[in-house]
Amino acid sequence: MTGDEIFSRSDLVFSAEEVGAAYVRLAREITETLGEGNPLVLCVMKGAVVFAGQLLPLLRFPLDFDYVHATRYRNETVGGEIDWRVFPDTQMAGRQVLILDDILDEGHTLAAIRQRCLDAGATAFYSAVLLEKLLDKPKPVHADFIGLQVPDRYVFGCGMDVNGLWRNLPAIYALR
Ligand SMILES: O=P(O)(O)OC[C@H]1O[C@H](OP(=O)(O)OP(=O)(O)O)[C@H](O)[C@@H]1O
Ligand code: HPA
Repeated sequence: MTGDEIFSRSDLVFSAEEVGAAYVRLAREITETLGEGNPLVLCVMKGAVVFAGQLLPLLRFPLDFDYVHATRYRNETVGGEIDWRVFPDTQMAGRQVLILDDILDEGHTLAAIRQRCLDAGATAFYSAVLLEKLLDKPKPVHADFIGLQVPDRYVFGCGMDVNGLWRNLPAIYALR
């Protein structure tokens, strides 16, 4: 299927305005919890690039920024083993770490990143996700800050891809 065919067979789940309001609320909640802590903020590439780019300018407190590159879905719609591409060499010992990810789906990616950050000496681990997918099975990890909740459908836009495409859409769509 071409990108246009995929798009024409999808449903709008959250408009750009609804996503924008979620960024503002998340920034307020994160500031209340971490605003005094000089945290290390890590973007999970590639999917969280849009989320991080929109959220960071709304955080008006000092922070360090770096990124993790881990992928488990590659360009598929079903996850597999985690492929670690980059893990930051920024000092984590004694730091509060905040992970930014686009979606918490089955939770394996976030759980593995959490463990690696704690192993690297982070004193506290927080996570913010733009989306949490509602599944009828338990997850190995929870997110501290959640933008929006989506049903159990494959979603894309706002950084999330479908077959490698459409990360650039400003709203969130789901495959029909
Ligand atoms: O909760 P899980 O089931 O582990 O899935 C969530 C992860 O999957 C996606 O990454 P993906 O592997 O698609 O890589 P990408 O960010 O490069 O698209 C997403 O960005 C999360 O990191
Ligand atoms: O529903 C999804 N969409 C895009 N990327 C994802 N990674 C995990 N779940 C998803």
